[in-house]
Amino acid sequence: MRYLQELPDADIPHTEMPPRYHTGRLPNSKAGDDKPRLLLMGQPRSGKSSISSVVFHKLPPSETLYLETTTRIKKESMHSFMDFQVWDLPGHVDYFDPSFHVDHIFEEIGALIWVIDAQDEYLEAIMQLNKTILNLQHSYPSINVEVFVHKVDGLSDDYKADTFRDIIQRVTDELSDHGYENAPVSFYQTSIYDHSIFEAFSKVIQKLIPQLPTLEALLDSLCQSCRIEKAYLFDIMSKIYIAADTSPTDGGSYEIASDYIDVVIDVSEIYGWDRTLALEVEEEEIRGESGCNDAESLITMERKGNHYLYLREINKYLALICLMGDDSPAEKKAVIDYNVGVFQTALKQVFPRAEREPPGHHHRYEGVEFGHDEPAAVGVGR
Ligand SMILES: Nc1nc2c(ncn2[C@@H]2O[C@H](COP(=O)(O)OP(=O)(O)OP(=O)(O)O)[C@@H](O)[C@H]2O)c(=O)[nH]1
Repeated sequence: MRYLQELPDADIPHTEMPPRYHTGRLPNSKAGDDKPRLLLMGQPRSGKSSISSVVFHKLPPSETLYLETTTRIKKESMHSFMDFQVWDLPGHVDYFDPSFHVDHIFEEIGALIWVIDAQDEYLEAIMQLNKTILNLQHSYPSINVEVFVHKVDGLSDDYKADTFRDIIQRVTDELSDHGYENAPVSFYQTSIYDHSIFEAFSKVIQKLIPQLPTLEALLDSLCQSCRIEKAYLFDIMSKIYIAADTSPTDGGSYEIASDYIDVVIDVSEIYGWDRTLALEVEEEEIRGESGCNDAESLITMERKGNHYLYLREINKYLALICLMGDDSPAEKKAVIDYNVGVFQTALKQVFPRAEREPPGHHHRYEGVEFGHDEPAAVGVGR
């Protein structure tokens, strides 16, 4: 952790460190099944099933018009950089009815996503949301409540901003009237017709990744050493980004990066190869040695508008996308390649796939050093 903490002897830990990487086990998780659970709740027709179909099944948004009303809890398991479950709860059930086993639903969850239809009358939805928060606050205080002010695509900019403000105000006022100040509630404006739903989901998931600060620090260092404007670490299949560097964004960069992921997915559908075969080989190897196998890597440099884009597949699930400004032209690619390699090595130490590890096998994070712009520092000539 040398460059992160500047401890003189942090390179080689004196004692064996317990594993610090994410096991998926959350503070309120009792089963310890390594699968953080996200609940989708809200009024009937607010858009819950549409959100999970678009984000996790790549359903074209216009086809959600034909989705049927959910009548039972729909559970989806996602297998990706970390395994998690998404539960879509029918909107018409009162979950705090005494006949209902609330523990069964709430005891394992990491985040509750409450969907409010911004195109509809929302007072009832806010009342239900607040009732739920107040009911949960005693038994499960560590649940993050994430409010998606949804379907904002149909609203004018002014009306959208007013509605958003009004909903935040009403929720927080009502909670503080009940003596609950500073409730852990966050708000997002979302729509399935643009990138906003993916961006909001990314932020929800990031809160469940304990190593996020380390990932951000690594990305910050990478950006600094290669003069990258913005770097994202993407989960390729879901287009969720699990971390980004901490520099302020101009809003459009997520969109550019995620469009680029679409291109990669399309191209790999045509030219890609079956990863399941590779998986078996990889698991064999993991039994014998450490770490995940290197992924097939794709490196590319392309001019798009004002930016150069750089993409590299980091492992089977994750890709790094960097947006570069004008002062980091394509000739610097060798330095960037080198540093991204360093980043990849560091990531393996911080974020191995925990469930693939043989028991008792601990990774140690031993510190990494990025190369700098001067060719001498990284041993590459011009
Ligand atoms: N304009 C717009 N419509 C949306 C959006 N998201 C969902 N919808 C529409 O909202 C309607 C209801 O969506 P569902 O996903 O079935 O709603 P639900 O919350 O799962 O409903 P229940 O299953 O009854 O609880 C569908 O016709 C969707 O096409 C959005 O972002 N914008």
